[in-house]
This record gives sequence, structure tokens and C-alpha cells, in this order.
Amino acid sequence: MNASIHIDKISKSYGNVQALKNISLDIHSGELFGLIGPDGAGKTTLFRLLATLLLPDEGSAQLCDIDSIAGYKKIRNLLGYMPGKFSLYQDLSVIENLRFFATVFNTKIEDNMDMIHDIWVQIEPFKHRLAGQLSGGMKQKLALCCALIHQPKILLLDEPTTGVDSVSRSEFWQMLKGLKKRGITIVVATPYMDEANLCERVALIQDGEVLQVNTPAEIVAQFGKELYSVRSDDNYQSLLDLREFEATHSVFLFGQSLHYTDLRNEVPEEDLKQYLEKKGRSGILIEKIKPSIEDCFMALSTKSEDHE
Ligand SMILES: Nc1ncnc2c1ncn2[C@@H]1O[C@H](COP(=O)(O)OP(=O)(O)OP(=O)(O)O)[C@@H](O)[C@H]1O
Repeated sequence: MNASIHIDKISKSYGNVQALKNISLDIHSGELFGLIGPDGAGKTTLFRLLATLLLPDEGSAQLCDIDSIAGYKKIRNLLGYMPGKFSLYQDLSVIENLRFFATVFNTKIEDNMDMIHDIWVQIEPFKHRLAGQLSGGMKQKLALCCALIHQPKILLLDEPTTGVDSVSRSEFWQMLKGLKKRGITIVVATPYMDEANLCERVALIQDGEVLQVNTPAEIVAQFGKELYSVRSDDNYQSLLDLREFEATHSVFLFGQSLHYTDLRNEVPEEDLKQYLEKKGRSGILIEKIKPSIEDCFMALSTKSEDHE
């Protein structure tokens, strides 16, 4: 089966908030695809449209070559959807939750154990515990089992790793790789830019618009500028000073340093250092670094703001 997703010029507003603005996107059958964007970018709205829970104002979508409006009943059987919040019944036990989701899809746990086995073995010891009493990582595994119990061809996961510890996060991505081997198309929405590298292709989205779609490696390769990490005794003051500097192309605070690009093709690091020293900074350390997906996102989102 062709488990692809085709999104054609979809727009959706809530009152005067335009959550999705003319979005077009193609996700290939069997792909592990990331929707990467900050809170409010429109990820959940797009998932609800694909899950046939919301109607678009304009545009259309096909999942497994079926129109999301005309064929919504068929799509619901082919789709597994793990919403960001509230996908489990907190006052039902682990096994009761799983049985409930199996029943909704008119199937039995036993008939689908093969599909969820690798994940299920990790939570089976807690099968009589109430879902509300599970850790974040366990809840996430149970929610994934519930989304998979009817053997979907496409899996939509909305921020599955938000609020989950780093060990559970990396275990979760391992589980997704296992599911991908079964040929399931997996779309993961995440605000964590570092998770982009775990996807085959990603769409960077912001304010309801797709800024770029490509492989993580290609997105980084297209950054197009030399990037520098700049540190000093007072990074915040350096940020304010560099915003005033005539040769600054962009400057952002990134954790413990500033990420800087220059308008000139050649960046005389000494010149930059002298400028900051004149402004009273000391302990200045400037080094050329490789851009990350987050750097690319910042650059693209600034460009799109400039065009508005
Ligand atoms: N039911 C609603 N009524 C009004 N505005 C909404 C509604 N749902 C979402 N929005 C707005 O639409 C925009 C997109 O929200 P959406 O939830 O799709 O984004 P998101 O990328 O999933 O972010 P988050 O992680 O915060 O949910 C935001 O500005 C949000 O405030």
C-alpha cells in the first residue's frame, strides 16, 4: 500500500488566528518525517486535519491516496494518532487502556501483539497500574502501543517526547526506527530542534508556514554563511553591542555563547574582537563552528520575518 501523505494548499484559521497558511507538503510512504517548529507553529492543527478531526478552510489532503474529507472513515482505520496530551484514560489501568483502544478499532490485543511486542514488553510488568500513576516515559510507551494496536499504515505523533527524560527520549526514537522497518510512515511533530537529525526529512514550520523541507544534512549544507561562536565575560551585553555593530548579519544567544554571522565574506576575527574590547568586554573567545538545525531555523525565520 502507498502510505504517503499529500497536503495541497491547506489553510486553517480559528477566528482571526491563521494557524495554517497555504501549506503544501509531500511525505513519502515509509518515511520517518519530522515537523519541527516552536509552540504555536501549527503542528497540532495540521495533525488534527490529517487525522480527520478538523476540516480545512481551504485546500485538501490525501493519505494513502484517499481524500481526507470524502474518505475520512477509511483513513481513520489506516491511521494511528498519538496526540500530545490526553490520549490515555488516567483512571484505567495500562491493560484496560490498551483493550479500550483495540475495541474502538474492532480488534483484539492478542491479534496485534506482534506489532507492539517490543514496546509492550517494557510496560507489561506494570499492566495493572493506573495510567495516571505511570512515569512520563511509561505513559508515552503505553500511548504508542494504543496508537499502534490496530496496525496503522501511517503514524502521527504529536510532541511525543515533550516532558520526557532524556533516556526515555532516546529509547523512544529507537522504537520509531524499529517501526519504520515495518514500512509504517511516521510523522513526528517536535519543538526540539536536535530531534530533526533523527528524521529522514523534516519540514521547518513557523507561524503556520513551511520555511523549508529537506534532509537535515541538506538544510545545514544550505546555511550559506560562516558561523562563529562568540563568548565573553558578559554574553548578554555582547549581544546588545553586536546588534549595533555595522558588520553584523545576525546574532543570537545560544546557551553559553552567541552565534554570529557577518555581512562581509571574510570575517576578520581580530576586528570583531577589537570591537567588543572597545565596548569594555574581556575574556573574548571567537571560533568558527558548524551550524546546527536550530541555526538554520533562526536564519530562515528571520528571513521570513524580513519579507513580511
Ligand atoms: N482551538 C483554538 N482556538 C483558537 N486558537 C487556536 C486553537 N487551537 C490552536 N490555536 C492557535 O493556532 C495557532 C497554532 O496552534 P497549534 O496548536 O496548531 O500549534 P503547535 O505548533 O501545535 O503548538 P503547541 O505545541 O503550542 O500546540 C496558535 O497561535 C494557537 O494559539
